[in-house]
Amino acid sequence: MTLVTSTIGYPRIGEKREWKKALESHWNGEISHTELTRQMKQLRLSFIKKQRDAGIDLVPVGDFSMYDHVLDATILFGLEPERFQDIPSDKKLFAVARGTDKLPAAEMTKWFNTNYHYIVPELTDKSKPQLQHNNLLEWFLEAKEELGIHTKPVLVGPVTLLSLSKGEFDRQKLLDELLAEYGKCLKELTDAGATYIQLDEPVLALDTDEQLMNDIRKSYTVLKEYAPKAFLWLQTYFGSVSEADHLYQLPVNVIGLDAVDGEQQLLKQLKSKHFPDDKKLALGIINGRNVWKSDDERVENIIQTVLELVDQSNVILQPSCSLLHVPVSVKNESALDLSITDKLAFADEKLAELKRFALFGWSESRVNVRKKATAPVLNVPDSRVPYKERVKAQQHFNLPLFPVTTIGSFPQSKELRRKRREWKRGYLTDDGFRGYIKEQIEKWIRLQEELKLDVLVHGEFERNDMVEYFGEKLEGMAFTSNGWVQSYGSRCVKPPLIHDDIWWEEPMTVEETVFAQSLTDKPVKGMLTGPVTIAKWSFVREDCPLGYVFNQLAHAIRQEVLSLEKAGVKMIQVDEPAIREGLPLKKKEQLDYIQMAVKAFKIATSSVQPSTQIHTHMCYSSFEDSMPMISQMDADVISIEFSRSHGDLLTAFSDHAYQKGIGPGVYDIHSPRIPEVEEMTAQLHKALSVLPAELIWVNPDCGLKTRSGHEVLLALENMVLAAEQIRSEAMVRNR
Ligand code: MET
Ligand SMILES: [Zn+2]
Repeated sequence: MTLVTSTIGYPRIGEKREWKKALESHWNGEISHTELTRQMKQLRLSFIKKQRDAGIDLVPVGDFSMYDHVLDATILFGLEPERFQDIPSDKKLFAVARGTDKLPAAEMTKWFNTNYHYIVPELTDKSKPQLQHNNLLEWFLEAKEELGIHTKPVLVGPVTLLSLSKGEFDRQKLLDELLAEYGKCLKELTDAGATYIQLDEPVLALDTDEQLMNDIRKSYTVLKEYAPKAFLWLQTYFGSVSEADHLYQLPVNVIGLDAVDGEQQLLKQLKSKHFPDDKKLALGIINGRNVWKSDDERVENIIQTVLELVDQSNVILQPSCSLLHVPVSVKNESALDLSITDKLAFADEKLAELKRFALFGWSESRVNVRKKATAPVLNVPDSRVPYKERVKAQQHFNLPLFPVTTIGSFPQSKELRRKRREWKRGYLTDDGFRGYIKEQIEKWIRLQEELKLDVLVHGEFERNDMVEYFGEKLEGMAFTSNGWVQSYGSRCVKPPLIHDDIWWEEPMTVEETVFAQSLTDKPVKGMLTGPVTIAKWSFVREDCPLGYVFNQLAHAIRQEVLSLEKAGVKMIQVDEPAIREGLPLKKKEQLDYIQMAVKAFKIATSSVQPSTQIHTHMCYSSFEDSMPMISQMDADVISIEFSRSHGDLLTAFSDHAYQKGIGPGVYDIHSPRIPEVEEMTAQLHKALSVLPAELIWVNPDCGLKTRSGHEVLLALENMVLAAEQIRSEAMVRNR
């Protein structure tokens, strides 16, 4: 017996990142738009064919994009920001996504809790949806004509599109207008022979309120009227739907639900309320966002349970979400240890798994259930003596009011990157590379002293990336050669794999830090990446709870913290830039996460003496809602992105009366512009309006590795001037 199989989306970057290369050579002017279009079409068709060859019954079109599928939908309905409306249609997509010499690009942001970034639609009261050239129709016909494959058109759903938009607009009015245009689009598709049409509504995995459910109800009722022949497929992912049974009454033919993230909730719902006999259930059974083979036992159990509740002819098997979030194929990982590749399933391997599960006969081929991890149960301190006592014990630093420091990294010059490449390829010896790094450290320690910074850093020159560096040194983590995943536009990232128990083997940062400290009397901060950030920016194992992974990493970082302390390093910064982005989408799941994350940070940092100062750093998110978590982490000092994020953080400081050292970033490091002294004193005045002077540190928003040496020196010079000015103002006040 066989179940029908489907995919929600497939990676667009290609096995060898052909997609990225095509785009970038077009942007560089090496290939024309016509040539780009030709190459894109080839890729698009090859992905459809590959999926069909793998035995997938319902293969999507519309998941492929030249940039971002949310932007595609925005443009399909003529909703790009007004400033782009006169740009010719063949240039529009990239103009909105990347900006032009005159027009700033549209904003982008993370797609739910993934690391994929979409272009944020900007709507106003003047926005008027109007169906443009129907690409979706073109792709549907193209697949039929060129490959003889009847595909399933896929589009971001109307409610999700509006919910992800920013700007002031009349939501109900716009929804009504948008539905009419969606209706036209769907009708053109069914007129051309399309049957299933998938509309993605991942907003349903967030905390949903009545308004949102009403919008969903209205949308799908109306869409069915506009396009009566369409087999509507309402697709959700990234978690359970709080009231799945509300969807049962909609006039849709398929409901696609995530059976990985939110598995328990889904099974409970299916047991408590009969799934309608006139609909199909697309069961997202294989994890579309992680890289491991499925646990056969788990998948089989779910399928079995579901088949007891839903008629077999109504069950479709698919991944839990688009495969966009995983690399393409394990086939290209010959450098990895077999014991690791054995456990991996990227997009192509997931297609094969899907087919295998759909064919029933199962159990013979059961994949060995991997060994389960045990969380270390070592009894280690996870809290320190009270902050007040630590402050006393830390007087030895003799810091001035408003101490000035940086976040850790200094510019990574072309020469540095070249040396690192040569070293990795074996053209430069270990000693040669180490010697070069030491020269850089020495140079920048001198520069920091000349600039009169109060707390120095070694500069992180030895690190290419703040997670990779530690991942390479810790046991239990591995790196792929081709495991690329799209992050935004043509930019791809290659997250490490946490494939086994994590162990600290030997000091990872002591040599560089101690060397830097030996060159100066000022304190040098040791720099580590925190456990939560390492986990969040990697693919984590699935055969144990996330909390175990956090704990194992925390123990490893703890050992590094202790080695630094033992070697005489008295200030240690444990960066957690990703801590906020790991927060679950649903409120009720957030508390658990916060507890886990805080605990991991505390395990990593609480074993030191009261006289050792623990710093942390956060960026990349807005932290208005995170003050309680930040205080629980109990770091002596936090540096936090502030200059880009607006007044709200101020309210958060004052509401929570933050009572430990804090350095709200005084300038944005993403821009090459040199900040004026006045801008930075203004930032400091803002901070002073809600925080006592004794707590405030002066630092940039984030690390400086992407800036040029020249920019950094000028910016820091001004930053020190700003601090001096604020200090003298404080002295006048105290007189
Ligand atoms: N210490 C790191 C740096 O300065 C922190 C970066 S946060 C993304 O680069
Ligand atoms: Zn940062």
